[in-house]
Amino acid sequence: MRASLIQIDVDPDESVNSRRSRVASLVRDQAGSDLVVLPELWPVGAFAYESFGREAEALRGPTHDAMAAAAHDAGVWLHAGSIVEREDSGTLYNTTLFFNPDGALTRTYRKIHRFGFDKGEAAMMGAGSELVTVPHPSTVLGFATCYDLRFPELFRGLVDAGAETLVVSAGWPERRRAHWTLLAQARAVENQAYVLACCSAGSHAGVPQAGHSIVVDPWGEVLAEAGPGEEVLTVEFDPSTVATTRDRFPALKDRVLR
Ligand SMILES: O=C(O)CCC(=O)C(=O)O
Repeated sequence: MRASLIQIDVDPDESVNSRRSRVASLVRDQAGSDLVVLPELWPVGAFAYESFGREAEALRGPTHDAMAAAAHDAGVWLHAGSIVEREDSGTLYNTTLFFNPDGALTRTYRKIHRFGFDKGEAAMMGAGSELVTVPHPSTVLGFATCYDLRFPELFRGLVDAGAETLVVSAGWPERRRAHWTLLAQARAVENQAYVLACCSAGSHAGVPQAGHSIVVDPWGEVLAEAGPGEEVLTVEFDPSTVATTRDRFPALKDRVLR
């Protein structure tokens, strides 16, 4: 299975519309990949709180339309990071869009753990409540967004629901990059699953982004890691390694507390 993580530089000097077109073209370039993954809130910037209200979109808004067309043209499964979704009631959510190779929106995931304590996203957005796993022809995907990475029970819930490949979309800050790498490896080791963790690059709203998107195998080995800037991180991996790892070292079967 080939996965391509597109580590987008979310530059505040680039308009949201031109970033959408640029990212659509980067997705089209990934034809032949089995899965393409984008970062959290790449249209607006994960920390650009003052723009959330202005740039909020309906589920089937401009980012949906651009990504649906790009997934279709490239013929790829696309985890399109997340958007600021405005629901009919007016509530905002940090929502992942997932497309099949026909360009159809097949699943969404609303971020469960909102970041900011009593400020920022935590104050401005509603919380998701549903764990999301998605069948892919080669594996079962489980979704998480950024701050979710700190909550192991979410990932264990995804594994209990059948996930073998954990996809994390993020706008993680550079100043806590060590946590990003450590937690991505921990989630892979403890769940004996692949972790595909795609972060943004650049700096917006005064918050430099970590970059360093990372792919970790079920034994905790880092298969690929990006640098700090915009890049496409492409990795080939064998999803059947999840079953062999769980079979040969059956720690998940020894769980006592559930
Ligand atoms: O947990 C962290 O250190 C970063 C989380 C974050 O930036 C987010 O969820 O947007």
